[in-house]
This record gives sequence, structure tokens and C-alpha cells, in this order.
Amino acid sequence: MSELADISTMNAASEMRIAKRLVIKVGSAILCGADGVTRTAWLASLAADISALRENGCEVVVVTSGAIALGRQKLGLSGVLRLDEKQAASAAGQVALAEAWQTAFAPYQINIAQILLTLDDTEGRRRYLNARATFRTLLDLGALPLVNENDTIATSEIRYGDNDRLAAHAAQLVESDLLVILSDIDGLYTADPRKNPAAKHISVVENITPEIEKSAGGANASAGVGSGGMASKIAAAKIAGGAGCASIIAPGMVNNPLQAILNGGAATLFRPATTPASARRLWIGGRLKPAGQIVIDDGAVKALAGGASLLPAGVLAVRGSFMRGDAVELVTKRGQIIGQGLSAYYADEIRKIAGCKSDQLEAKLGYKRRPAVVEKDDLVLRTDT
Ligand SMILES: Nc1ncnc2c1ncn2[C@@H]1O[C@H](COP(=O)(O)OP(=O)(O)O)[C@@H](O)[C@H]1O
Ligand SMILES: N[C@@H](CCC(=O)OP(=O)(O)O)C(=O)O
Repeated sequence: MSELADISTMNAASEMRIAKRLVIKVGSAILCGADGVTRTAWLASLAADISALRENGCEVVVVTSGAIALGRQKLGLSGVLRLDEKQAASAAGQVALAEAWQTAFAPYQINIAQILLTLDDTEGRRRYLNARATFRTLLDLGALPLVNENDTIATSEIRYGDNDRLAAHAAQLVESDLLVILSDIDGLYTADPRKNPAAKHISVVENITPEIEKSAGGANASAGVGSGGMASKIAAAKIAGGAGCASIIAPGMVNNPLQAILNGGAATLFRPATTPASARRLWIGGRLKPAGQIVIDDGAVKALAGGASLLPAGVLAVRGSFMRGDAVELVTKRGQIIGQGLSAYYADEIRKIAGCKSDQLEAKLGYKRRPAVVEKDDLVLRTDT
């Protein structure tokens, strides 16, 4: 399937075939079963699928639940857990969870890298930039980022709510083009098929209408393990879609679940309303209020127009006081605003390194950092909008 494929014929399989960066969400029930024991053969089959996708050039990030389910077994906790018991279980279980994933990927010499996120990490721009840079570096180094919520410090006020939404935020953070949520069901139905046997499977959702949202009922809070329900999966698809990322809800209990999607097995595709690039352009170039200005030389103007990041060598001056992660306007020496981006440095740091070559930065700053003042992915030129 080429990238120029007619989108009206897109389904879960074709969307998966063209994905370049994929976030896969695995729930506790699929990974651990009802008894809280890791399904190792299944996990090995998923590892084979992920390894095959990576060999085809697709970058993969995994969001995995299961820490509480595994931890409660380890610590001998039973019944309904208090918040502090859940947090203790997740602390003990996260170790076992990461170990299970690392074991599954050992045959492919793929390193697992654990990232525990809290809502703050994706909502606050400075932490967002740090988290994104870490993901980017891990993917560049060929590691497989393994994400879970940082349950041990998350409180009810700051929780994402469930790992379906966490996965959508992770997809947004890494600018993924596809989110695959592996579920205990083969997609969305017109109503909950457990309660309504006449419910019909929906293979493609163009728009998440109130009717679609109503079909899911409420959250599945009473389930033994996990906490999501179909409502949280639709909410996740909505968050991802707003960032230009398509979503698939697919059956996760079967072995080789990703290969099953590629083979045309039943699943639901949620098509996004926009692309990741235009969602990002709208956010950086339109919604964020600039906190300052960076004046750049003509060489830098040319380099940015050619798709480069802004390096300190092209910086002439800095106006205002802004922080790392704030939006800044990029201005020519004649005063023309040519674009807007997220600053990778504090204003005062840029003042120290303005005009410097990249190999002089460590001596000027006293520490080592990526050289770009504004990374190309964090930059929107006026001609782009
Ligand atoms: N409209 C719907 N279509 C499909 N499943 C639904 C729908 N409404 C409610 N559900 C229920 O949601 C369940 C999936 O949510 P959940 O059990 O949390 O999944 P997982 O454990 O895979 O994260 C299904 O098994 C189904 O009973
Ligand atoms: N972070 C928690 C899982 C929370 C959650 O959303 O679970 P699930 O509904 O199984 O995806 C854990 O690792 O146990």
C-alpha cells in the first residue's frame, strides 16, 4: 500500500501497513489474565510482531499496564485495594513487568527502556520537552520505550485515569501516526455486545460523534484487573485523533495480535481529522502566546527555510525573559517575524551562547546539551501555516 492510497478505502490493516511510528497499548487483563500471571507465550508472540514491524522501519513505543496486577500477587494483597496498597503493588509489580518485557525481547537483542509518566509530564511544556527528547533519543538508539503511569506517586487528582488515555498522550508526545489499543474485544460495537447480542461491529469510525460515545456506556470500573472500559478507549481515540494520530482497537487475547490486524482480522479504525504535522503546526504556530523573541541572521533564515533547526551560531539577540519550552517568535535583523517555535533553552542561556559554534557551547554553559536553540520539529515558519 502506498502513501498515496485512496483514504476512503483505508481500514485497520492498511493504516497499520503505512504507519511509521506506532504506539501499542497492552492492558492488564491481556498481559496477566484474570489470575495475575504473565501470559509469557502470548507476550513472546507480540515481541515477534513488534520486532517484525521494526525491521520494516516502523518505530514502536509500548504502553503497558499490569504493574498492579503483578504486584498484588507478589505482595500477597487480595480484595479491593486501598490507594496506598495499589501504589505499593505497582512499585513491586513494575519490576516484574519490565522484566517480563525484557525477557520477551531478548531473542531479538532489543533493549527495553522504562518510562514512567505522570500527567504533569505531558501537560507542562518543560517536562514535555524533556520527555519527548528522551523518547527520541531512545528510538534513535534502537531501544523499545516501555511506558506506564507512575502509579507510585500519582494521586487520584493527577492520574491520567487509565492507560488508554495515557497511551493517547504518549502517542501525542512522540507524534505517532497510529495508536493500537489491544483489547479483550475485537473493536467497537453499536452497543456493548455482552449486554446486547444484536450489537453490530463497526470497522471504521470517521468521526467520534455523541452517538459513538454513547455506544460505549460507562467505564468498566468493576473489572477484576484493569480499569478502562470501551469509553476510555474512545476517549483515547479522540485525544489521539486531535493530534493527527489514527487509532485501532483490536483483539489482544489472540497470539500475534499485530500480525492478525495486518492479515485483515476484525478491528475498529478511528480516522483522525488532521495529520500530526498540521495539528502540531496549529498548536505551536497558532495557539501558544510568544513569551519573547530570538533575532536571527540571514544565514539562519535560509537554513530554517531549508528545514534545519535553529543553531546558536545564527542567533544575533534575545528579547524578553522566557523559559525552556516557552514559545518564542523568530525575527530577522530587519524586524520581520518569520515564525514561531518552542525554545529549547532559557532566554539567559541563549544570551550566553548567541553566535557560538556548537562545539563551544559546553565551555560557555558549563554543561552539555543538544545544540539546537529551537529544534526543527518545534518550529513553524509563517510560510508553513
Ligand atoms: N460499544 C461497545 N463496543 C465494544 N465493547 C464494549 C462496548 N461498550 C462496552 N464494551 C465493553 O468494553 C469491554 C472492553 O473494555 P475493557 O474490558 O476495559 O478492555 P481491556 O481490558 O481490553 O482494556 C468489552 O469487553 C465490552 O464488554
Ligand atoms: N498503571 C496500572 C494500570 C492502569 C490501567 O489502565 O490498566 P488497564 O485498564 O488494564 O489498561 C498498572 O500498571 O497496573
